[in-house]
Amino acid sequence: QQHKFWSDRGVPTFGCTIPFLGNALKFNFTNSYQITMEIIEKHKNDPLLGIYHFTKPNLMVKDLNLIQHVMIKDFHHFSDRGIPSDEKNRPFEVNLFTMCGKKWRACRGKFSAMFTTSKVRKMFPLMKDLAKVLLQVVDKNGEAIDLKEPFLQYALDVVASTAFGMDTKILTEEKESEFRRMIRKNYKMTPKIWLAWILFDVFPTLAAKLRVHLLRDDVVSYFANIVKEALANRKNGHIQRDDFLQLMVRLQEQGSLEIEHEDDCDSYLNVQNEDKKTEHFELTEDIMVGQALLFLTVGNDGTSSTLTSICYEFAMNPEIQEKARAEVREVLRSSGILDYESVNKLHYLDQCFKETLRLHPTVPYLIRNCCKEYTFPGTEISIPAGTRVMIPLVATHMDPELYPDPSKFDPERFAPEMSHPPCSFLAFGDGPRICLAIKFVMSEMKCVLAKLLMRYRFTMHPSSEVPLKPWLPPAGIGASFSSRKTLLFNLETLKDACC
Ligand code: HEM
Repeated sequence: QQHKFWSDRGVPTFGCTIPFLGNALKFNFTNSYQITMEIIEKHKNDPLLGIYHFTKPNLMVKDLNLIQHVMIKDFHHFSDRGIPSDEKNRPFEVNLFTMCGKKWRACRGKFSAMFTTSKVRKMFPLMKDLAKVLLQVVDKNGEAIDLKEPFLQYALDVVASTAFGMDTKILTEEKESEFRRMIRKNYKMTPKIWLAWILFDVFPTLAAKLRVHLLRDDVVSYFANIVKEALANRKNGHIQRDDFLQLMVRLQEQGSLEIEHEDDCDSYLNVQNEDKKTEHFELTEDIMVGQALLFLTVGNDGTSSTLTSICYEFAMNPEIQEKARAEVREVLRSSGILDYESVNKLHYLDQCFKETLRLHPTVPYLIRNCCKEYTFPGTEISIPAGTRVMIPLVATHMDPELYPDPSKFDPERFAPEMSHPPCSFLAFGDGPRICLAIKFVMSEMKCVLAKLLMRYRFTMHPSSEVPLKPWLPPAGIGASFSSRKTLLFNLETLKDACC
């Protein structure tokens, strides 16, 4: 009875479902990239596939046309991710990633002001200064180096300085700083946190009763103190900067955020909105801390993983590395300086990043929550509100019909004359919930890579086990569950090195 949900709807299911556990054993004990690819291989011709996480039914949407409906055309049915966030009891876990419905819409509208072209242009000099520091750190006089950690330190220093005006100096600290230690702790999956996720997912009422937390208390209180102190300094006018923290102070001074329209998700989310068209939503200090925690602790792993992946691809494809270097040289020759404008002229480097993110995306699938009963177009398959939908982007990226010879690293796939259907490239997601920081993160990554390309030639150290499986990222959270050994690079200083 527990596992009849999908057969009742005529949807095939994955593998054998164990009573009570469903497919949970496979999903919790296998690398998530590997399991997603295994599912796709086994169910090549099924546009929709049912999965049971314990007794909870999840749906994997594989067909590109249906993916476009979920992500874009019928977004109002799938506007949140269904990640548990309890504003009253666990406010630090509330952030743009976990927020739902109209509160998310109100915050997304305001927070995106942080990542406009003019804001990122202003941040660029800070990114460039830190890229210079990174170059000093990785200069090992020919010794092999694991680039993942310095890239993560760079990403953390960049976000801390550009968004919060903090000089964290993680790159240059001799000893691991408390800040870095707390970030490390935050990424570590412990049995307690793992159990908490399962409880929230499968038994949300019980989890709420038990007041289970998804983040570690020591990590939360460490970052909450830092952010609260920084906020206090801004509020009393001691420090003024045009950054994310200042934006939050301004928003708080306004008293509340206005939510102007009724949202389709409100009924599902039980938001009382019968008689008012305009509501006010107070941006409390705790919610600001939660948001700050997201920026400080989440996206940076993706940045470090992507930078490591592109260095790996350049090392494995020396002629592509040379072409990217020639472009940087040419742009620098004509612009005379590495600034926001010149970095935006590095179109081939952009193509290389896209191709890297296609082959080594930082997550194997995207998540949406069905907020309102939905019937998939062209089928008779309906799902009720509360059903989790998974979009296996790793499979879309490896689909030979979209990307012929998909395992090959070929940046020409993203040349300007090539067109791609909507939702065929999902490394940053798509639709209204697409990554908020694309402009920021691309500038940051292109800045540091342009500098590295002007000084070094990348090759793999013989101890690195290569080639890698195409769809598995060489670094970051996605790779951390695999048995992969550290990737070591050789950085050979160029004769005409500059930057
Ligand atoms: C290479 C680095 C990064 C990659 C590949 C990446 C990718 C993603 C992806 C796949 C999503 C989910 C999109 C969806 O569900 O459709 C996302 C969401 C998000 N990302 Fe990024 N990200 C990166 C870096 C960052 C950084 C550095 C920040 C912040 C400083 C950031 C902020 C966000 C936010 C706030 C969301 C949630 C947006 C919303 O729900 O409205 N990301 N990102």
